[in-house]
Amino acid sequence: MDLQRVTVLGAGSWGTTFAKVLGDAGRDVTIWARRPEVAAEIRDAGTNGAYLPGVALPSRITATADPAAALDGAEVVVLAVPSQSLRANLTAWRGLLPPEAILVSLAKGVELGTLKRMSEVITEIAGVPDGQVVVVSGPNLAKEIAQEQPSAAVVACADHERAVAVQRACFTGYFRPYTNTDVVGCELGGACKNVIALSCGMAAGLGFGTNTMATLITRGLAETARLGVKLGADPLTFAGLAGVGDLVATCSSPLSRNRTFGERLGRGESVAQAQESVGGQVAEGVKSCTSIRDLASGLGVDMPITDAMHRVCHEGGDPRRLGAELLGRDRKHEWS
Ligand SMILES: NC(=O)c1ccc[n+]([C@@H]2O[C@H](COP(=O)([O-])OP(=O)(O)OC[C@H]3O[C@@H](n4cnc5c(N)ncnc54)[C@H](O)[C@@H]3O)[C@@H](O)[C@H]2O)c1
Ligand SMILES: O=P(O)(O)OC[C@H](O)CO
Repeated sequence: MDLQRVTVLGAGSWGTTFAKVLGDAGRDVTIWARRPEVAAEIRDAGTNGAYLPGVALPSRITATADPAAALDGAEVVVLAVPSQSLRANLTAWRGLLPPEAILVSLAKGVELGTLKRMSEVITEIAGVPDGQVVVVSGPNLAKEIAQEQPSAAVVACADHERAVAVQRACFTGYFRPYTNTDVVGCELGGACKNVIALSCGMAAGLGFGTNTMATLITRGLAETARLGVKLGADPLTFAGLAGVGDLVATCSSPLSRNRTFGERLGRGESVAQAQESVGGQVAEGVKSCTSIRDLASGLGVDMPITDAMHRVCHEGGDPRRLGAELLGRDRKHEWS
């Protein structure tokens, strides 16, 4: 399967960066941008200054604000909009999707209300089988990849051949994709790490150091894996790029919007003030802490860090009390 014509729906940080990766891998890419002026800038100047200042996009990339024009003839459709708007966006685009196109999800979140993973939303709205949906996840901070700093990712699909085809389509000298068939594990790893990154940022904002950070990362991974295994994920996925890889990158990097958001809360800012720190961009963990908490509690899975993030982001919880609350829980075995 040689995939040449790719459409990327969403011209934010990661959509534009992944389009660059695809262009550098020799694909013909059309980006759909919500704002016509962003589409015009990408098309005419080869830049997207609002999201990726100073980055030159490959000449194989074009852009439009018209979804029908963007989707015409696409063999691969990459969905690069925020998790909580994916359903509404995809519903609007449903009739325009080429029936055979592989649908690739870049979004890292769990839908509020339905508690569905992004690939579940896509199969439901687009009416396609599981094997037509691919998830790309991993330690992929957009700005670093746009600068062509080396990194790797996972391309997960129930249909191994389609995963291989997408892997080939986005394989460049600076971006190394691996295949996997564990879609559940890859998606949960990506969604949950945003919530754990909020907690690491919060700890940094409170002035805590490396031991606290490592504790949150490790116990965050433990609660993510507990949820994943309950939902049928392969435990090994959490030791891979879409698990610990993405978790460490997001929890450690000042480029992460989720970590930055948490740090501002830790310094005593309100949720509204912290939102300003990420501008118009999305810190997915702020909403996903609620949907993941609801998903876990429905399954009887204990996720104390996620619970705590929900309390701070949505119930007026005080970050300064979190350490005592988390450490003061009942004593237990490390793996129970
Ligand atoms: N930025 C990264 O480093 C990175 C890396 C890996 C994965 N992701 C994930 O990819 C997804 C997209 O992230 P991003 O960084 O491109 O986000 P972003 O906020 O930079 O851009 C989102 C894009 O979606 C568009 N959009 C369309 N409908 C929208 C709506 N109703 N509300 C808001 N925006 C709408 C926006 O115009 C914008 O072009 C997220 O789930 C994120 O977690 C991001
Ligand atoms: O900026 P964040 O916090 O959305 O994180 C970006 C990516 O998901 C890291 O892989």
